[in-house]
Amino acid sequence: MANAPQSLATALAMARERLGEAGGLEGAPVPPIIARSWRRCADRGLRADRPARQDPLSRADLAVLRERHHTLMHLATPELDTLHQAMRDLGGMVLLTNDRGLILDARGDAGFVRRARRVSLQPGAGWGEDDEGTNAVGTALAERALVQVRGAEHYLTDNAFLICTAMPVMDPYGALAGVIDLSGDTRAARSDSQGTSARSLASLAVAHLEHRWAAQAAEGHELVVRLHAHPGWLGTPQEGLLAVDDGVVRAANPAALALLGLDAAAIGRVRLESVLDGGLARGDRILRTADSGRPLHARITTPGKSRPAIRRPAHAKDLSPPATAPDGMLWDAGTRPLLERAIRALDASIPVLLQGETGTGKEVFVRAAHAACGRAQAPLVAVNCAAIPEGLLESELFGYEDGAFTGARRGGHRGQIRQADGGILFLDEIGDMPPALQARLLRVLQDGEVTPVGGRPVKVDFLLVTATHRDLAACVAEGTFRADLYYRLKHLVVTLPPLRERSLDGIIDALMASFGTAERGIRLAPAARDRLRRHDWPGNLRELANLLRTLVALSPPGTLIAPADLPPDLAPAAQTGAPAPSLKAREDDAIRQVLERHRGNISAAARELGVHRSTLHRRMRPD
Ligand SMILES: Nc1ncnc2c1ncn2[C@@H]1O[C@H](COP(=O)(O)OP(=O)(O)OP(=O)(O)O)[C@@H](O)[C@H]1O
Repeated sequence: MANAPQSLATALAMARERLGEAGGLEGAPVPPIIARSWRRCADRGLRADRPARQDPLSRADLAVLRERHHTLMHLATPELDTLHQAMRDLGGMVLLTNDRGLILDARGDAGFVRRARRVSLQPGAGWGEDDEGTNAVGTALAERALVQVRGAEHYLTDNAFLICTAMPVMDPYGALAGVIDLSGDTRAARSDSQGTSARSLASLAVAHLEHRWAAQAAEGHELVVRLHAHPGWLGTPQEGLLAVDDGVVRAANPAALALLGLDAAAIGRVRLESVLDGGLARGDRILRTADSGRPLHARITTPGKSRPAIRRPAHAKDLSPPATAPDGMLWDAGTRPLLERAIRALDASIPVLLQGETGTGKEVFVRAAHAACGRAQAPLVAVNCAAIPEGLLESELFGYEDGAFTGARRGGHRGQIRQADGGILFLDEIGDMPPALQARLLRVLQDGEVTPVGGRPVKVDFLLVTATHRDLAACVAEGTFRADLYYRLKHLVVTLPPLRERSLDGIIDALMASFGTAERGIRLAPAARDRLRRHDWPGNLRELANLLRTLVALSPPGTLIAPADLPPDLAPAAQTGAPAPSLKAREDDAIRQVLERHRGNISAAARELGVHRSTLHRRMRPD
């Protein structure tokens, strides 16, 4: 006798066959969101019997992809860690994908992870609807909503053993960033309540992540506005959070947009006072939504002014992504093969020595190589040898026992070498390591054990990656660096080229794109590009990335960045005939265009430009 799930599966399969017929899905047990997805798949000509198997990205490509989505991956770590544990207990797994459904990370119950691989539910595989038909990831992206897809609701028959729940993640600028998905086996999902829990878990996790992202984005803005219908929820991840400059909403979590009835396109355009009545003075107060007068509790702070400067100790150059890490192209034809070689070396436990001028991306390189190598799940511990005084560096690296010296921390300190056990120890600026410590490090490498100050030797197993901007061979010749240590470090030497030796155009375009220029219609005038080309970039990628990031952040939507916008200390402007138009002239031009588009409607034009009506009136008066 067919049991209930089988008969449901049969009913679903029959319903899907009727897709092509008029009113084909009427009366079928198919939720509307699934029915819409089936139609999209059928319209694309996707066949249900197509194998779900696909070729995932190579390890190097996956590393590039992960680098590109660095911010998302970094911010999602707490949620992935928590959901990982939950899903392991439930016999399933948690996935993080990018905005196209490419899986960046997948973890959970080992048995299920293996079964999932058979249908390529694994890092580097694409689970958009185009790739895999109706599935939680792809359908959540298409519908921009929480989606659960159970068993035979999957379009491809191969995937019918899955039950998956996915929730899209929005970044604080209103763009779709990716998806968190919880997947399991229908046979293991014991009751309906498991599906309900998965929905709650996924939406809660995403709310936390989006809130954290918005809070990070809000740093340094003039005002941070926290909103909720109930005062007790202010300060929790469920609150709405907006960053405001010059009265315009610059960043917001989806919870804030929902409370104010705004859509994502409002970010960067809408003035908060046009949607929320009651003023934006600091403090706690009740404000009302402009459309319905609904009361909202608000907490308004001015972090941009009052926030104390956050100082990190000089040596705490942590390898978590610099908030500045660009999300775009990281590897081109010049550097990509270097990365691939380094990954292969790490997988073969061969030490890597990175050389390159400051800002060429040595640290970013190490992070990417670690993420793609077999030790990705093991720690990557970074120590900057130039930033720590000699006395401290010794105990920092090698650790010490309780009471080893006056002022030693209670309970001792394991030391970074032991922290890296099983993983990678990244010693940056190794050329600056004092001779006495070079000797101790050499001993650790020879003996495979480390002796903490005042303690006994402990076995360690780590892989050493080093970097320096110095010419180590020359340091050896001068006698400032030990030759025997040098030969232990230089198994694979990777030299990252300075920017002036790389082809700039592709790098500029990729960096600009990673800063969101396409979405905001910001372009670089050919003359400005020309000046960038002629600069010789002593600060390398760091200097270029910082410059472009600042330019893009300061440009209103639709800007054509001109040579006059570039810092005066860059290469001088080419001698062309006509002088570049001034910033004001270009702004006037932009204002004129927007006004024309809105047929002179000042309110509409002011909204699009993100300025107050009075500003626009003022700008329209003759000088
Ligand atoms: N592959 C890359 N693609 C795009 N931007 C990059 C890349 N590598 C580095 N950058 C940019 O340059 C900045 C500096 O990179 P990183 O800190 O890795 O350089 P470094 O060589 O370690 O510098 P230093 O020797 O001064 O410590 C990064 O924060 C990032 O903005």
